[in-house]
This record gives sequence, structure tokens and C-alpha cells, in this order.
Amino acid sequence: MRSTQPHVLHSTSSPLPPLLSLPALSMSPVLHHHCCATPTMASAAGLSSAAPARLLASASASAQAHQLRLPPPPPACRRRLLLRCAASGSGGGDSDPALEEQRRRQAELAARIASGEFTVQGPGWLAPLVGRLSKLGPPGELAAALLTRLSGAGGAARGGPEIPQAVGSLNAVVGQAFFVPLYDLFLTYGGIFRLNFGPKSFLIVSDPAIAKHILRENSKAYSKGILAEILEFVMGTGLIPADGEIWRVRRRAIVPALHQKYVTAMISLFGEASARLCDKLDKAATDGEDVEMESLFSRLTLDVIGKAVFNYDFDSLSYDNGIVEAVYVTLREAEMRSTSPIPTWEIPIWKDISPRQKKVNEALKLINSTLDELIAICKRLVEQEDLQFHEEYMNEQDPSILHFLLASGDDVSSKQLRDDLMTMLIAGHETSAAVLTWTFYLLSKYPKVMAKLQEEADSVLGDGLPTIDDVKKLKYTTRVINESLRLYPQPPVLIRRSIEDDVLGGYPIGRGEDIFISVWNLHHCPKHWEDAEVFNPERWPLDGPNPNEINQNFSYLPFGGGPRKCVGDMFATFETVVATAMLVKRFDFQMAPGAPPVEMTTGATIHTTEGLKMTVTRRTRPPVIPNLEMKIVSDSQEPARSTPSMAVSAASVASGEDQGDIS
Ligand code: HEM
Repeated sequence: MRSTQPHVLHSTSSPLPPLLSLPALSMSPVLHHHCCATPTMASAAGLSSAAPARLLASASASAQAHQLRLPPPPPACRRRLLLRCAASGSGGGDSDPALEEQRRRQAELAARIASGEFTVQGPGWLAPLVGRLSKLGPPGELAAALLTRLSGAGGAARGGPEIPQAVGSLNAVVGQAFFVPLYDLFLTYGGIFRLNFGPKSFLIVSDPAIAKHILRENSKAYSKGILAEILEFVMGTGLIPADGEIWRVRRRAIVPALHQKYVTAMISLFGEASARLCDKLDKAATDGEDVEMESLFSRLTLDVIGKAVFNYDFDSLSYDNGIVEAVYVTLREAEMRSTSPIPTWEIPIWKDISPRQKKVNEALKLINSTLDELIAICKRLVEQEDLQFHEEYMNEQDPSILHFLLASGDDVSSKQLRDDLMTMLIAGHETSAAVLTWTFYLLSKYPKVMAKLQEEADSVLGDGLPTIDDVKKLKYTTRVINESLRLYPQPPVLIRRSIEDDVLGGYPIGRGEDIFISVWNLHHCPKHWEDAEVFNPERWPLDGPNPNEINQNFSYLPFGGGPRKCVGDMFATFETVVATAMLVKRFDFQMAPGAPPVEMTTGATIHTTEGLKMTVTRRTRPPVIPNLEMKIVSDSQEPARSTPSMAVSAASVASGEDQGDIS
């Protein structure tokens, strides 16, 4: 039974959300706004304002143990979230404890709200004063924001209801991926709530309508906020962190480069890289060695994206060279910066002498000089070629995005071009690798899905590399990827900052709010998804449209939505479909005996904590089941000669004798 008594938790580390890891967390009592509820529900319940009665934790970076009175997390939910799924078939139809838990918590909370427990009126003088200050330009706005913050009556001060503030399962934050406890809080506090981390405050959005508003309907009112600050050292003003005019110009230049003909041409690149991975796995199968698939997928997608974006062959599946290492040093640094409690890389002097920072700077120098060289080579090629630039322009020898951009006469500085290339390298590398990693993890847990997938790969793929027509026929494989992206969205949260006042879910918000749109919560919402935690590719009909944010009304956002939607969605889908189909056609994959448990941790995408160790075996041809129907043999006839030989051949097929792999 779940205790309703608050208990005291100790948080000694800072395993907080990437990009916001801070030493202390203060949490406040709540108002409730249901995940799929309309704003009027909150106001109808008389929830016009609430002010926090905070359980303050120390905001000091040196504070070690923060004691917070919190309700214990529901074990059933957390267990399900870690997705340590039983190795059953797909489509299990058990009842959904997460949904029941959500209903129970909401009823409990509604009763507490109705009792007025959390309803604290903002002071009457505040709203008019804040209104007047806000009209005085930036200094006035700043003063208004401070006053509002200090009074703890943000929404009330702006003349609206106050956003629910979460009292969270803090122990759930410790030692696990940050988005998992956010899900727990979402089940209790609904589609928008506030989390206070020491002096910082974040809005957590898990409501499809609010996500749609931020990403699409009023996207101009939001920037990339902390994300841009953290990624500046590696992406500069590349497309992901850029905002405003720079973003508009670069997006207009880059999107056309990923035209249909280019993506189609990339299919042979996906096939070649996947074939190289198959060779590696083949060797492991022969040697009887287990393989760590997460790092292999990372190398596969690095090789693909290097060729696709700037025509560089990292060949990381074969070698560990300096540039490959430099890319990984840089990536790990970006992840470290997004999760570190103290920005050591900003400390004067230290940033220049710390061995870690030195290594990062050297890595960046190597990457930048390599990119500069590639840009120079490509420029020369473009100058020499006679090709006329047009909408679907592509140089067959070098179909890369860089080549397209230079041939288009894109007027861009070398620094900006480098930022864009680096951004695409990172955006298209870790994401696809994570999708493949979690897909293969899921497949190892759902053998029926694996069997169906292999059946499709066997029937569609021939001996050569896949073609665009093959990819179109790999419908079930595509659904497997769609469903894998639902359960493990990459990245699990989207980050924004409000740059104007707005109203979210009926709550007025000011500018400067840092917002996390939890794609994880949207994709796991038990209200929206039947058997939300079950890996069930069949939930997407084969003959239906490809699921996306539009046809799922922002409940499904694997590639984001609105003007900042991923530019590589088609590329990435084809890449992961080709790799998955080619691999499962050649091999069976099982978790290796004694492999560490597969749990999640966060970087820019969802990583495993200790890798994905698998045993790979070459597949034998599926047994040919002979027609064993016996001829009716009358006494006067000889026994049918074929029967014994059939039996022999069936036995040998079953034992795998004389069977090569089926590739
Ligand atoms: C399965 C693989 C991928 C996934 C799951 C993925 C997911 C996403 C998501 C969710 C966003 C939106 C971020 C936001 O709104 O804050 C995004 C943006 C972006 N993605 Fe991808 N992506 C993938 C592959 C790729 C590839 C292969 C490329 C490049 C070839 C790419 C390039 C980009 C770029 C440049 C943006 C920024 C767009 C903008 O802000 O205008 N992505 N991606």
C-alpha cells in the first residue's frame, strides 16, 4: 500500500534535468491542472490564484543534504517507466496502473484544492503595480518580474490564475534520468506545472494543446533559451540553438538541401554503412563474442552523417582516429555542461588550465580545422563543376549538404557554415543512434515483434543494398521505428524560453520563463495511449498515414513541431529503417547472458547507463516445413518413397545443417 504520509528525503547529488542542474530544489504546494483539461476547468473549480507555501531547501551550492517533505512515488509507475519490460510478446492487454494511479491522485488533489489548502490570494496591490511597471520599458519589466517572483504570485499579479507548483517525489530524481520523475509529477499535477530549483524556476509542459501553442501557434514568442547558452561553445549560432533572424536565414538556406532526391540518394549510403556494421557483427558471431550495440550504433550514425553532411568518411566502424575521438570529446562535454551543477568551464583561469577544458579546446580546434579544410575542398569542386544549380541540385560524386549549400551560392561566413555543419553532425548523429539502440532493446524484449520484422525484411530485401522502393515496402519496420520513438523520444524534452508575455493553458506567464516540453510525458500519457507502456507497433495501422505531430494533434512529437521541426525527419526515418531491416535480416539479437540491466540516463538523448550488450547470432533460413501429408498407402502399393527422405530433410533443416545465413 502506498503511504499517504509525507516522508523526508535526502538529495545529496545533483542528478537534475540537463541544462538546469542546480544544488537546491524548493517545491511548493499545488494547484492542479489536468493533463488534458481545458483552462476553464481550473477556473471553474475556483482556482484563480495560489501562492506557494514553500518547503525551502538551501540554495547554496555547498549545501549537501536537502530535506524535503514529499509523498513517496508510486512504485508501480516508476517500475513501468523504467520499462524493464517482461520478455513477453507485443500487445499485452493488462489494465493500466498508471492511469488508475493518475485518477486516484487527481481525486485526492481535487479534494485538497476544494478545501482551499493551496489557494492563497496574491496581495491586492500587486497586480496594478506590476501592470504599471511593465509599461516602463525593460527596467520596469525587470522590476515587475522581480516583484512578481518575490511575492510568489506570478499569475495572480498578471491578473490570472497561478500555475500549479509541484510537490515532487524528490527521491525519484536521485540516480535516474531526470524526465522519469517529471512523469511522476505530471501524473499528479497535470499538463503544466512549475518546478523551482533553488533560485531557478521551470515550467513543465505535458499537455498537447499547450505544446502546440508554444511550438506552432505562438512560436515567435519563444526562444531556445538555456539550450542556446549551453551549446554555444560547440554549435555557435547553428540551426538548433539559433533564434531570430539568424535562424530564419539559415533555415531557409538549409531546408532545401534535404530535398527528396538527396534523401533518396542517401539510402545507398545508409545501406553501405549498415553493411559495414553487418560485417563487424558477422565477425563477432563467428568469434562467439558479445557486442555492445549502443557504441556500434553511435559509430554507424557518425559514419552516415559525416558523409551526408560534409562528405567526410569518419569510418569510425573500422578505426578510432583522432577526429572521431575529437567528436566524442566534444559531445561528452556538451552533455557534461548540460548536467553539471557548477559551470567550471566559465571560471576564469581555471577554464584555461583545466586538463579537461584543454582537451575540449584541442578537440574543437581539430574539428574546426577539419571542417575548414572540407569547406575549402568543396568550394574548389563547386568552382570547377559545370552543373546548373536548381531545386533538386545534387552532385552525384558528392551529394552532401555542404556541397548543396556552396553550389546554391549561399552567402554565408565560414564560421556560420561551420556552426551549421557541426549542428547537423550532432543533431543527426546521437539521435539516430539512440533510436536504434532503444529499438533493438525493445526488440529483444518483444520476440513476436522481432519475428514479424524479420519476416518483412526477408520478404522485401534482396541480396543487394536496399532501394527507395524497398524502403517504401518496409511498412512494419517503419511502424517499429515510430513506436520506438514514442516510447523513447530523442530528445525526451524540448527546451524553450518565453520572450514575450503569453497565456499557457489559461495561466498568464511573463517573459523569461524557462520551459520544458516533456515529449516523454506526452508519449507516455495513459489518457492518450492505450497500454501506454507497451511496445506495440500494431497501434499504427500499416496502411494508415505515417504518424506525426499533425495527425496526432501534438500528442506525438518525435521530431518536434511547428517552424522548428526537425529538418532531418525523413532522412532519419529512412536511415533507421534501413539499418534495422538489414540487421534483423542477417542476425538474431538477444541480451547477452550476464549483461548489465538496461536503464536510462540522459545526455542530449536517452543513453543506457551501461551499454546494450547483446549476443548476435547469424540467422539460419526459417525451416521449410515440408508437406508431410502422407499418401494413403494401400497394402497393394509400395510405401511412398518420398516420405523418409522428406523426414530427413525436415530434420536437417530444423537442425540448421547446410544452412548458410540468408543474406
Ligand atoms: C531519429 C533521428 C532524429 C530525431 C529523433 C530528431 C529529433 C529532432 C527534434 C525533436 C527536433 C526539434 C528540437 C526542438 O524543437 O527544440 C529536431 C531539430 C533539428 N534536427 Fe533533428 N532529429 C533526428 C535526426 C536529424 C538529422 C539526421 C538531422 C540532419 C540531417 C537533424 C537536424 C536537425 C536540425 C538542424 C534541427 C533544428 C531545426 C530548427 O531549429 O530549425 N535531425 N530534431
